[in-house]
Amino acid sequence: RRPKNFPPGPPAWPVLGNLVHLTSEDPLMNLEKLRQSYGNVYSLFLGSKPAVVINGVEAMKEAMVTKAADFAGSTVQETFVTPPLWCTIMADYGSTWREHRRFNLMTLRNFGLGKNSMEDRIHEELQHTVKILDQSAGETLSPQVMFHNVASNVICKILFGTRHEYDDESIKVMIQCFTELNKVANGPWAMLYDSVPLVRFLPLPFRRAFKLMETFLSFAVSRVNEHKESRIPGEPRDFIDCYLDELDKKNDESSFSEEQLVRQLFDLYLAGTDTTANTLLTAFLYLMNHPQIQERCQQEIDQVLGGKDRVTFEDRHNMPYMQAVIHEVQRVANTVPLSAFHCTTRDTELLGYSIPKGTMIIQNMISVLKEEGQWKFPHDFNPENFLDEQGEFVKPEAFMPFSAGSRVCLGEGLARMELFLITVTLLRKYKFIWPEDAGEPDYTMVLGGTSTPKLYSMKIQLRSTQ
Ligand code: HEM
Repeated sequence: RRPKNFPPGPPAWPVLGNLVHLTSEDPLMNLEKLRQSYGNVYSLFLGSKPAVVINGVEAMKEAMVTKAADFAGSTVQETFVTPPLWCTIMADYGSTWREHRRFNLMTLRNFGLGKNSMEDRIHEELQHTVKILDQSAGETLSPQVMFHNVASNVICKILFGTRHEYDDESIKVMIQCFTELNKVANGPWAMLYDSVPLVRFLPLPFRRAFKLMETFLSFAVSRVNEHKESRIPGEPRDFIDCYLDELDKKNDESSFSEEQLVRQLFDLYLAGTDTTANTLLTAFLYLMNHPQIQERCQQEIDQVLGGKDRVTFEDRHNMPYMQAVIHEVQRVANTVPLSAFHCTTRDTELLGYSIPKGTMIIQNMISVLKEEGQWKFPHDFNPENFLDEQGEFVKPEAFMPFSAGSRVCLGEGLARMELFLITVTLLRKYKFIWPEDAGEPDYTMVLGGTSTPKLYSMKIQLRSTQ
């Protein structure tokens, strides 16, 4: 039964509620059909749990920005609570989340300054990528593993102070672990586990998520133990050292602990790898199939960088077209399609509807990223969506792939820097060609916590200007 003045929605089935709407072949299409029937704020039942789905920029801004504190709670997804840990992405809106969010942001920011800056780290990693691409010049390559390695190494350097060769088996296992976990999250089995407690003891595929988490846990714990042996207090080399320094200062009220450290490592690694990698994969899928857009990027890059050794993040201010292309890629990629599930922290209202405390909140990101009336070309891949009449870069308010408000993506700054430096460096040096025998490109995404382009190959050619 829907409470009084609760957002409307479809009738719910016994036991399963409206789970079928979210676990079908095309859940995003289902959510869109429900939006057309019930409006921008509607409700579903996941099992017996009520959830409110938010669509469109108006409702999203009211919930995530204007009433941020009311909507910033988290429905700890129980699939991920059960052994061994749960993490900040799902952490509730309280002092532990607040203290750790502040610490994580400050630590990421500190690594962005000074000699060993974030920009240097990304460029260091790019040297390895370029080596792989140089070896493949004139040939065809499958970029999935490569882009995951790039993103994983950037975040590994920050967290653990190490990078891994692209054929390193231990890191392949880790990347596989995160890619799979991201598919399990928001997937049918995780939802069934969360919504229907009766099934939890059955040997169903959600058990795989526990195994994957244990794999990461033992990896992270052994990194923390190595750091405890080799660190010099007060001279942090990476995130783990910074956290251990913080633990040394710990007082009774502090929420910092070794268990929390492992949770933070999980969060940052999970959230920082698959998202960036899949956005890069989407970028090159579109660029290969829109060669005129790829060429226009390359003209701008050549003109702005001239004989300069390497691109800097500051250069983006002189590259409106490149900026527009990267933002357009993020818009169509819809990389985190349902954001992270939130819940209301108190009884509140949204667009006139009453929403009680503890209600699950689902942000339907595509409803904003492709909202009619917000974009010049909502349903096409067209960088003009981010350019004004003078060809200057503009960012419409409906561009919110990182969500918005107090829980906005913590890695947005890092992700934006990675996307820009990696795309520009690679486009400057190579031409990326859709292989002749590859058939028509398939732009449909494989859904999960992150959405992924289907596997594809790319032909690499050194550009004649290089
Ligand atoms: C293109 C890349 C990325 C996209 C599209 C993306 C998107 C998102 C989204 C939609 C959320 C949920 C916000 C909410 O709860 O409403 C999120 C949360 C988060 N992201 Fe990202 N992200 C990206 C890259 C990264 C990177 C590189 C990091 C690592 C530093 C990161 C770390 C996090 C963390 C820790 C959270 C949880 C924040 C919190 O609950 O306080 N993300 N991200």
